[in-house]
Amino acid sequence: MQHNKVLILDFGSQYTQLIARRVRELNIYCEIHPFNKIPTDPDSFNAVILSGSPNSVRGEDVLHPDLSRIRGRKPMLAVCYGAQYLAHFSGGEVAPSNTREYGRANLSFVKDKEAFFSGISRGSQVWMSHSDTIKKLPTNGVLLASTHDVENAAYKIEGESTYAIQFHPEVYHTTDGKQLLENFLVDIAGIEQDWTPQSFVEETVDELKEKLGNDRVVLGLSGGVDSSVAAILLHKAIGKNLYCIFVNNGLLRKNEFDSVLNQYEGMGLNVKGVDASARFLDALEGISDPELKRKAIGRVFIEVFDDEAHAIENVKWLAQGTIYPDVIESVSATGGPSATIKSHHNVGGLPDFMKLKVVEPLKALFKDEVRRVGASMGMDPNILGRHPFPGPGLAIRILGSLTRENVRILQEVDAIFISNLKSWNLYDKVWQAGAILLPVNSVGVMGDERTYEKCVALRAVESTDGMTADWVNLPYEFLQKTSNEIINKVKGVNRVVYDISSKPPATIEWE
Ligand SMILES: Nc1ncnc2c1ncn2[C@@H]1O[C@H](COP(=O)(O)OP(=O)(O)OP(=O)(O)O)[C@@H](O)[C@H]1O
Ligand SMILES: O=c1[nH]c(=O)c2[nH+]cn([C@@H]3O[C@H](COP(=O)(O)O)[C@@H](O)[C@H]3O)c2[nH]1
Ligand SMILES: NC(=O)CC[C@H](N)C(=O)O
Ligand SMILES: [Mg+2]
Repeated sequence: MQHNKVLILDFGSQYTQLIARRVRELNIYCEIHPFNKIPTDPDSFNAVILSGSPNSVRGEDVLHPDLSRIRGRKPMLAVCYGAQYLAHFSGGEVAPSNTREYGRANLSFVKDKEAFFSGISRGSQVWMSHSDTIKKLPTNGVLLASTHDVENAAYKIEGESTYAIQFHPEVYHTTDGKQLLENFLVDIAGIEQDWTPQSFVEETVDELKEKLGNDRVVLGLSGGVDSSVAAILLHKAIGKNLYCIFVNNGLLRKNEFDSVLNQYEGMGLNVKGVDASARFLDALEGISDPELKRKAIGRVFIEVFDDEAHAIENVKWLAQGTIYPDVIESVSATGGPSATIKSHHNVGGLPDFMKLKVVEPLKALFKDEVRRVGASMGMDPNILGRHPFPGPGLAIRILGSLTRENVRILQEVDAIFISNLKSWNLYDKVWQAGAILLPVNSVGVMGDERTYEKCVALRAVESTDGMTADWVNLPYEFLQKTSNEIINKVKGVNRVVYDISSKPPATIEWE
């Protein structure tokens, strides 16, 4: 089935992916493409959204999309930089704002009887994030809305289905943002809301069949949600040609290697457990820099996969459960100008020597979307409900250089924390939780004796997609009991603290 498709042109905004989320929440399929790689066939999409950008239309680094085949022919919504771009280069004027405008604003004027603003009235809260401002509308521009500080907060172009807004409809704090997108996509562009988890499964399986044919595929299976859902999708498409490899990198949770292998029994998948812990731990010896650790782990993962791939005759593809946020935070999603935060172990391509092509069926989905896709295939809620766990595992939760002893200590601490969350019925209320071993010794007193031992931090966050997160207000009694149990049972730890930082400005993992 051919879906309606929305094209999102990325100019490097941190929010581009959020636009995609919002569109998909409306059950409309969309794809993000770099601003300078517009698909050549305009009939392959039904509407276009231009994202914001860190760049300025007035600067030397102005980003110029070639809109000649689209403008006036496809419904277009230009956000922030996009709105400034259309103004600046089509007869309007953009200038620096007197004051930078970030955050909350309210619409002080909304033009009557405009389909674009249907259901949205004066006073509605919008979120701004810009330092340039549109001084004069472009040729044929019609003012649609203003805020107290920004006169040209929204406009359309007479005679075209082109709309532009200075504020960000995609962020949570623009209260009617979703309504606005719906007005544009459904009422103005006439797009059907037919993109659902079921349709994603059907289409992805068809695409995978076509792409992979009779080829053999090796998949990195981690026990986590993403790779498990990817495995089931691939299994539906190519059955016995799928070879799953679960690597023990020595950095898993306590007993996780065995329990994950057990969990996959009975699912019809062909899973091989590979114990490579010594290789990983040796490679990490003496490394304390977070990025170097991640790079070392990524390298060993590749070596192990390469070895395993050689053991399967004629294998052509490596499949991974990579999802969208992995990509966004490692490298800019589209090769655009957004910043690298952390190098996720599974992103960045394969070295030439591997000769395997990569297939990542979930690369465009957010975590909650992956869970819905898994549920629509009838997967076990216990797998789908698992907290995310990073591929580099406990290595990025042991600050500084790690030793086998430190890994063991953290495994014990983590096991107590997680099992208590489960027994207190808190596990499903928390998006992700874990413990961090700090490179700090402090003085304590146990049984009248002085101790000088390690400190662990507990972290539990709520989130929907890992892109932003807040710490969870766990009950004091729970923290009290857990802290006590950790210090009493885990030799080498005499202090427990609770991490109360949100993301941003912190991140979920400490490294
Ligand atoms: N121990 C492992 N063995 C094999 N492959 C792995 C392992 N750890 C990670 N991977 C690969 O790296 C990908 C990314 O890991 P990541 O932790 O982001 O996802 P996940 O483990 O599938 O899901 P979750 O985020 O829920 O933990 C996995 O989907 C998988 O393909
Ligand atoms: O597979 C992964 N490989 C990695 O290298 C990696 N680093 C972070 N994470 C997970 O991503 C989410 C966001 O983490 P941060 O806020 O720490 O960036 C959280 O869920 C993290 O656990 C990783 N997952
Ligand atoms: N969020 C944006 O798109 C900002 C656009 C432009 N860089 C400005 O500061 O005005
Ligand atoms: Mg994982």
